[in-house]
Amino acid sequence: MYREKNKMKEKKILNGKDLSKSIIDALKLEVKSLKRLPSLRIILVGNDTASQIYTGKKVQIANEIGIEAKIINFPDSVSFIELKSEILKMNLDRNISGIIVQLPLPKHLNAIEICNLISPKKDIDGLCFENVGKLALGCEGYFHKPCTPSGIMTLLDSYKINLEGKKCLILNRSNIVGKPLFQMLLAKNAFVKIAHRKVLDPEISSSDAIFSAVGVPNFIKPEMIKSGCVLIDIGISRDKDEKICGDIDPRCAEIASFMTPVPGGIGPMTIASLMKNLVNCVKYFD
Ligand SMILES: Nc1nc(=O)c2c([nH]1)NC[C@@H]1CN(c3ccc(C(=O)N[C@@H](CCC(=O)O)C(=O)O)cc3)C=[N+]21
Repeated sequence: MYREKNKMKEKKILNGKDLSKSIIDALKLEVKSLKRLPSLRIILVGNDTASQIYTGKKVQIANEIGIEAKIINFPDSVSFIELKSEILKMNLDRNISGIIVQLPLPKHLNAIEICNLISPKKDIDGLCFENVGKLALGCEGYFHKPCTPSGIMTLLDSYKINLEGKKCLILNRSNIVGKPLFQMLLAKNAFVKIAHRKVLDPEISSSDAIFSAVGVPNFIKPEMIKSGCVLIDIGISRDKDEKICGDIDPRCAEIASFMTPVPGGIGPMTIASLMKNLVNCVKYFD
């Protein structure tokens, strides 16, 4: 009986770690048959520890696949003009397939303007006007889409979780997570809502699915949610013992039908999507 119960619990925890591994393994093989090897450049401004860890991870996984990747580091004081000239140079360089600007940027730099300098074909975060517009308009054909929402959709698909007609609540309105996730869920015929700090009643308890990226450890508690709901945890923070934790209290697993863990959920799926976009640069645009 106990084992049965444990097995059921395991099945409802969506394993982003294993799925990302299998995506990365498939990419390793695919890269060998490409006419040229993709290569990645990451623009990193300042010396934020978290950003250094994330970009280091991206380089490590790219290398595992057989993709060359470099971090280009700039001091906090770098100007818009300096970044612009570096990005325009990279756009013209035939040996560079994908470019990302690690976010957040220091306050004096406008992230929207800077990301829009990247050529749409090399913009593997899907943040330039052309790629954002294509997602919003529901364009057909391949174009780059933001990696965190793409990773979420891939994980849902792999567990055959269908959200058509379901009330989906997004707790995040950023350009890199909340807004593109809204578009992708809408394209799947979900009933999508976005809440933020000015919303008095975010309707958590009546939602069929919750996508949370607020960055408050264990923000969503078991007593706040509907039985059988789907919980997607996009938050990463550290609790008072410095342990990595997400927005969703792990005890919610008792009440949810499906839930993503932190770590091992959406984080690794984000990197897998980034690598897929990078390979697609060569596949579709070379
Ligand atoms: N232009 C840009 N593109 C991004 O994609 C981007 C960004 N800026 N800025 C920061 C966020 C954050 N992000 C993560 C990626 C992977 C994990 C990840 O792999 N997490 C692991 C381990 C966490 C850990 O050990 O620290 C996990 O959740 O299992 C987390 C976070 C990408 N971001």
